[in-house]
Amino acid sequence: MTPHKASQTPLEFGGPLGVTAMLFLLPATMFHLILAARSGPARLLGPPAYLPGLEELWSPRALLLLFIWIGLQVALYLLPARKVAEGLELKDKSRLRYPINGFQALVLTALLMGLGVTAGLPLGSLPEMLLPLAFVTTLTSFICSLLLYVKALAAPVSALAPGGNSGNFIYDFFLGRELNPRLGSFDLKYFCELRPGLIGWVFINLALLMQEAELRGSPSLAMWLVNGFQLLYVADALWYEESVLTTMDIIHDGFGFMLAFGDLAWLPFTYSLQAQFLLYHPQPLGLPMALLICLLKDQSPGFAIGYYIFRGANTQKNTFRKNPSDPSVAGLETIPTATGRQLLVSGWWGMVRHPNYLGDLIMALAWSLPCGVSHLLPYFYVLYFTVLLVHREARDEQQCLRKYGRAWQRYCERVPYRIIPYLY
Ligand SMILES: NC(=O)C1=CN([C@@H]2O[C@H](COP(=O)(O)OP(=O)(O)OC[C@H]3O[C@@H](n4cnc5c(N)ncnc54)[C@H](OP(=O)(O)O)[C@@H]3O)[C@@H](O)[C@H]2O)C=CC1
Ligand SMILES: CC(C)=CCC[C@@H](C)[C@H]1CC=C2C3=C(CC[C@@]21C)[C@@]1(C)CC[C@H](O)C(C)(C)[C@@H]1CC3
Repeated sequence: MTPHKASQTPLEFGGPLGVTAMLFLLPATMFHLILAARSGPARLLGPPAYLPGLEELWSPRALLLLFIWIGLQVALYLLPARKVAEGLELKDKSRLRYPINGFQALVLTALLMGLGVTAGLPLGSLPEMLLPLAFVTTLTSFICSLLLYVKALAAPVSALAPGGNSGNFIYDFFLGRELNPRLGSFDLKYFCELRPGLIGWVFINLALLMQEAELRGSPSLAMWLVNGFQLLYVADALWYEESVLTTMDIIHDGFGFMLAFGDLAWLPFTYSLQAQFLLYHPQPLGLPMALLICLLKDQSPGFAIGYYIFRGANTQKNTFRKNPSDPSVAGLETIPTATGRQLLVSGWWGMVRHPNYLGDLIMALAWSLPCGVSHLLPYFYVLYFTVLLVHREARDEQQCLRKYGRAWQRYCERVPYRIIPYLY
C-alpha cells in the first residue's frame, strides 16, 4: 500500500481541530438529547439529568437487534430493483450503477413489521431500548469508519474524495477518504444514506406512537402529526431516490465518520426527537391548530407549503439536469456556463439560490410545532438544521464558484438571496 499524495483541497469544518471536537460533540449531543427528552424538565441547554452507566448503555440484545435490522435492509437492497440508475461521471470517466428500490424496501419493511407485530413482536417496547441502541450504533459507526479508512488506503487516486485525503488521520477519518466505497457492486455510502437510518427513523417514531397508545389508551394528535409528516418526508426521499445521486454527499463527500455516524446513528436517534419528547411530555393539540400546522395560513409555516416548495424545487432542478428540453422546464430562463451546463435563473431557482433548503426548513418547523412552545428541546432539529443548511449552502457555493466561475457570479447577481427571500 503506497500512501497517496495529500490533496490540496482547502480544509473544511475547522480542519483537524474542528473535526476532533465534532467527533466527540456529535455523539455527546445525541445522547444528551435522548436523555433530555425522557427527563422531567426536558432542558435542551444545561447538564443532563443524570449520566447513564455502562450497564445502561451496553446491551448485547441491542447489538443483535441492530445487526438484524442492518441485515434486513441489506437483503432488501439486494432484491431486484425496478430500475438501475447511473450516477454522475467520475474522475476516471466511468459511471457507477445504483439500484432504485428504496421505496420498495420501505413498503416491504412495513409489511414485515406489520406481520411481526400481529405475531407478537413487541415494537412498542423499542423506546426502552433507545439508549443502548444509540450506543451500539455509535460504536458500530466508529468501527465502520475505521474500516473504511483502512480500505481507502488501497484505493486508486481516482477513487478518492476531493476532500478527505489531506494526509491528517483524524481529518480524513472524519470526512472520509474514498468517494464511493463498494464491496463488489454493493455501494456502502448510498446504502447507508437512504436505508438503515432513514427507514429506522420511521419505525422508531412508530414504536414511540405505539408506546404512547399503550400508556394513554390512544396516540395523541400531536404524535400522529409528527409521525405523518416525517413518514411523508422519508417516503418522498425513497420515492425520488434517484435524485440523491446528485447530492453533495454522493458526488463530493467521502464516506467517513461524518456520514457513517450521521446516517446510521444521528439521523434515526435525533431526528425522532419530537416523537421521543411527546411520549414523555404529552402536549394538548386541537384540530384547528393541527390544521393550521398542516396547511398554509397567512405567513404561518404550514407543512404543506414547505413540502410544496421542497418538492417543486428539487423536481425542477432534477428534471432540468436530466433533460433541459423537458416541457415542464424548457421555458425557464437560464445562464450558460463554460462547462456546457446551464443554470436556472427563473422558476424556483430564480426566487432564491437554495429554494429546496427553504422548503426543508419550513417542514422542520412544521413538524416541531405539534410539540407546543413550552420547551425548546423539540426545536433542536430546527436550530441544528438551520446551521447545517447555512454551512452546506456555503460549501455548495464554493464548489459552484470553482465549477462555473463567472457564470456563477452572474447567477448570484441575478438571484441575490441564498435561502430566505429578502432576508438571507
Ligand atoms: N434532512 C436533512 O438532514 C438534510 C436534507 N437535505 C436536503 O437534501 C436536498 C439536496 O441538497 P444538496 O445536495 O445540499 O443540494 P442541492 O440539491 O440544492 O444541489 C446543489 C447543486 O444544484 C446545482 N444547482 C445550483 N443552483 C442551480 C441552478 N440555479 N440551476 C441548476 N442547477 C443548480 C449545482 O450542481 P450542478 O450544477 O453540478 O448540478 C449545485 O451544486 C435538499 O432538498 C436539502 O434540503 C440536505 C442535507 C440534510
Ligand atoms: C454534521 C452532521 C450531523 C452530519 C450528518 C448529516 C447527515 C445526517 C445528513 C447529511 C445529508 C443528509 C441527507 C438526508 C438525511 C440527512 C443526511 C444524511 C436526506 C436523505 C433526507 C431526505 C431528503 O429527501 C434527501 C434524500 C434529499 C436527503 C439527502 C441528504
